[in-house]
Amino acid sequence: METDFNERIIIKKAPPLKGTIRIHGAKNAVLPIIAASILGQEQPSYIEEVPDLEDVRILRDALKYLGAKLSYQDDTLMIDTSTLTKTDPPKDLVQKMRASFLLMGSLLARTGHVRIYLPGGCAIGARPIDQHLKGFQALGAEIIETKEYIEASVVGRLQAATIYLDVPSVGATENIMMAATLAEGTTVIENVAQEPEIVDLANYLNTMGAKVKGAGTNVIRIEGVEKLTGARHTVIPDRIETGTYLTIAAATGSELFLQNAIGDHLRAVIAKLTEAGIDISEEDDGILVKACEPLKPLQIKTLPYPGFPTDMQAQFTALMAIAKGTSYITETVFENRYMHCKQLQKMGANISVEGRHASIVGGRTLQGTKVEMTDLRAGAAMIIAGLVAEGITEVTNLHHIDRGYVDIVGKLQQVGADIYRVRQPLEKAVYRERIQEATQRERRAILKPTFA
Ligand SMILES: CC(=O)N[C@H]1[C@@H](OP(=O)(O)OP(=O)(O)OC[C@H]2O[C@@H](n3ccc(=O)[nH]c3=O)[C@H](O)[C@@H]2O)O[C@H](CO)[C@@H](O)[C@@H]1O
Ligand SMILES: C=C(OP(=O)(O)O)C(=O)O
Repeated sequence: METDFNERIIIKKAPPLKGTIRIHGAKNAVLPIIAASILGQEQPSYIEEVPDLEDVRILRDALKYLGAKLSYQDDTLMIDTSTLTKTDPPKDLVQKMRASFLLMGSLLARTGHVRIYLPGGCAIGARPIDQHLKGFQALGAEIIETKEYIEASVVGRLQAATIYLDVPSVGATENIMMAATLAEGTTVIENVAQEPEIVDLANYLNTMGAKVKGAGTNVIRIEGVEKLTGARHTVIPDRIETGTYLTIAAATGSELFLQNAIGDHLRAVIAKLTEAGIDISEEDDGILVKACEPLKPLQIKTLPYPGFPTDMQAQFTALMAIAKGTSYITETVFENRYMHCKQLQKMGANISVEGRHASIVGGRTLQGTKVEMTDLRAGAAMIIAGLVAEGITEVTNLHHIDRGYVDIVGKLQQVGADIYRVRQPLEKAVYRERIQEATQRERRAILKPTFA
């Protein structure tokens, strides 16, 4: 179901939340995996734990257009790419999201040709694609670049090369890794990204018959093979969804169990929350977070993995707005990732941004008002702020949050939050009435926590 642009999320200050939230499969792992399925010439792939997200639907539609057969049931996506007929993903789909560009490596390697429009997505920075193109050229592709699209072709197979990435780009690492699986010879990619999503992609590729070694370190070696086939794979849990709920628990003084969450993928985030005074324990099947201490201020610098993830910066900005004392954030990955600060300021947060640096004088009481989601993680920050603000917060531009969180409103309702998704803007008095009614109804429905 597509986002309705008239929809709003209405949030009332949350009581301490309690219960279990199930973490879905990772958006940033499943998108490259769906793109990689194109490499399988025979047998369908069965991808398990596929989240029902807008970005996933867009990529599924792109694959359908290219001639693949897909079906989706109970979080398992079947993709049969043996029937592929086209190599030019449609402009409107590609321009809706960044990860669509990951179709380039797999289409080029599988068919010897691709024509792809420049990708869209969140406006968090210029997001060049020079490292992707450098990699494809090194593998022997002829590249034509226009203002609108890129066309790449190769006669016969791609040829292995040694490629040094100037920045450890997640997307470039994935795109080049996919292309190199079918190249002739052994490709070495140096200074690669080391995110868990890279390891998940390498595991899927290896199950398809590829020979990828070193994923998770800063050098990846790929011995090219002649053919890959579809495979079964389970996507890793979403570490950013997990981090977001950890932050929500910290902000609202809550006790939550995040089922499926993997602490090892979140070392930097857990370290910072612990430093802020939050109690986090890692269990076999998830993470238990208990927040009761007053929050301490933090210093955060976003970095490529295993550093603090840029995708958690906005949520922590909201958290630091209520921690007593002054916090400092340096955003080193994307040059335009402070758009949420203006929205938080509207709610009374004391934040100053200068270039890559933000300082947050915390301890203010936030006030609910009308704010918008300016990008995906900014959307999560608005929800966090709304859950701690006095009064009612109304959030618009929900298409951003639908890209990356499965039913965030429903999951929060289940643990006791007063949060609703409504279609039309409502008069203030009507909001109050409806929220009051819904609060009583929802309170009766709060799930019993599954831990003592
Ligand atoms: C779908 C997906 O997985 N998205 C994630 C991925 O995005 P994405 O793969 O787009 O991010 P990159 O790792 O490529 O970008 C990191 C930095 O490298 C720069 N760069 C990148 C490519 C290039 O050719 N040249 C270049 O200069 C970018 O402008 C940015 O400053 O990693 C980001 C960084 O962790 C996350 O925020 C995104 O959630
Ligand atoms: C920036 C993000 O995603 P994308 O790269 O898909 O825009 C994100 O997940 O926070």
